[in-house]
Amino acid sequence: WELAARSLSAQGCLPTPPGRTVHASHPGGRAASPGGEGREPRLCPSTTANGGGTWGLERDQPFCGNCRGSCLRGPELPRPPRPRAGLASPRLPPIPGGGTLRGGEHGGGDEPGTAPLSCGELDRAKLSRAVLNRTQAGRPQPCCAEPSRAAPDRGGRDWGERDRTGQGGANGTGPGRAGPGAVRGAEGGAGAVRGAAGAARSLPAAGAGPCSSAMEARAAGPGGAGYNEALLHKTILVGDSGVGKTSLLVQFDQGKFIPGSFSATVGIGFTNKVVAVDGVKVKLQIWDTAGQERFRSVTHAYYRDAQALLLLYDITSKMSFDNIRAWLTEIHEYAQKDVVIMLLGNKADVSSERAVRTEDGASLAREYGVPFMETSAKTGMNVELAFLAIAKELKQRAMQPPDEPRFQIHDYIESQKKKSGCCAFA
Ligand SMILES: Nc1nc2c(ncn2[C@@H]2O[C@H](COP(=O)(O)OP(=O)(O)OP(=O)(O)O)[C@@H](O)[C@H]2O)c(=O)[nH]1
Repeated sequence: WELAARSLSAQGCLPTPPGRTVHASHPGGRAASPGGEGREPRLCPSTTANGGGTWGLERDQPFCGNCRGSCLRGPELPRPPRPRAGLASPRLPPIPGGGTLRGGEHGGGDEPGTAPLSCGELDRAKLSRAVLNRTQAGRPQPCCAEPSRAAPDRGGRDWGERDRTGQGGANGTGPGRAGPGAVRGAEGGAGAVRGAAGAARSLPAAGAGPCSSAMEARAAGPGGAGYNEALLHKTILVGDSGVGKTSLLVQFDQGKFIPGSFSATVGIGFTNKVVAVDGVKVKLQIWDTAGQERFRSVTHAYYRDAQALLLLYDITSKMSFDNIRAWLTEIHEYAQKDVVIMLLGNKADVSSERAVRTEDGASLAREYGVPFMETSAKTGMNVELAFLAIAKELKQRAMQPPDEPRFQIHDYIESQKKKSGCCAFA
């Protein structure tokens, strides 16, 4: 008993004046614990002036009748949250532009060099992201089969949703209809996304296995790495709704074209793709944006962090081509100064409905000093070339010694077009 008393005293369980003994009959005090019955109970530090408490021994262990022993054991530490199966980490996905979407808000600065999230992380994180959260667009697509094994090299897929009410073809939703200021003021970011609630479904592109890119990244080298983390580049697809941004990405990622009725992208989604450039693995994180004007303020946030931008128009839609100037104005306003821009005239396979001549596309590109080519997400024409040229340019920027001659993306594209004999369209 004496030993226990000394130990309790040392732990500060005796707030009463030294030497004062508080008995079980102390006003407000409770009876000592059964084990301490008959012993000398004393006040516990958590006892209030008009409260009371006792401590004693219970089964030879110090016991405090007031606070049930916490005064003897020290303060209760909050329990660490129990990790839930399948969740590698509670991190949220970084968004380009230096923020993390939490509950619809853009957070502070993006961590430089933040490791890409695993599919499992994305699966959870996307529930917290404003774009998807606020649309209430249905359940996120299942991702990796083994989500809990996070690896920094893992790709991921965090597709946006598709609006069932989407209109077919390029429909004049380009930025030409309202200046960027008007868009910013009127659309109201995530609020605009909320307007799409309930009218969305998952992107059908998951047919080839939802994480093929992630698997590719893992397979890219021993330990799943295989690419230099410094060579992770963010590329964004922009352009009017219906010009074929999603189709182009699906063609590049999965090598297929999904025909059928068009449903517009809601919000934004991305996929990772590791490509080999001169024997070096470069990872492209490609963001597919919604072309509809109501999502414009959401997608603006993603421009800032992009190293490359593929700007698409539809060769069968004059309006989508006319809107390119306004798109370029927006890009110059929101994107980094040295962002790599490439102009693509998509749907080149539909020559019977052509509304924009190849020369017009080329001359507009010349005017803005950006590379240009016509593509077809349907046939795959120039799709890989477009992304590879971007990857090559970005890799050269990241790795090329300053004394070596600069990589010329225009020349590269022209030479590759000639090599592949693809010039029927471009
Ligand atoms: N023939 C042909 N059709 C295409 C091509 N690319 C896309 N399409 C069709 O055009 C429609 C719109 O394509 P999407 O890829 O959904 O367009 P988007 O630019 O992603 O549209 P938003 O998500 O609204 O921004 C779909 O019906 C596609 O099948 C192409 O190269 N050739």
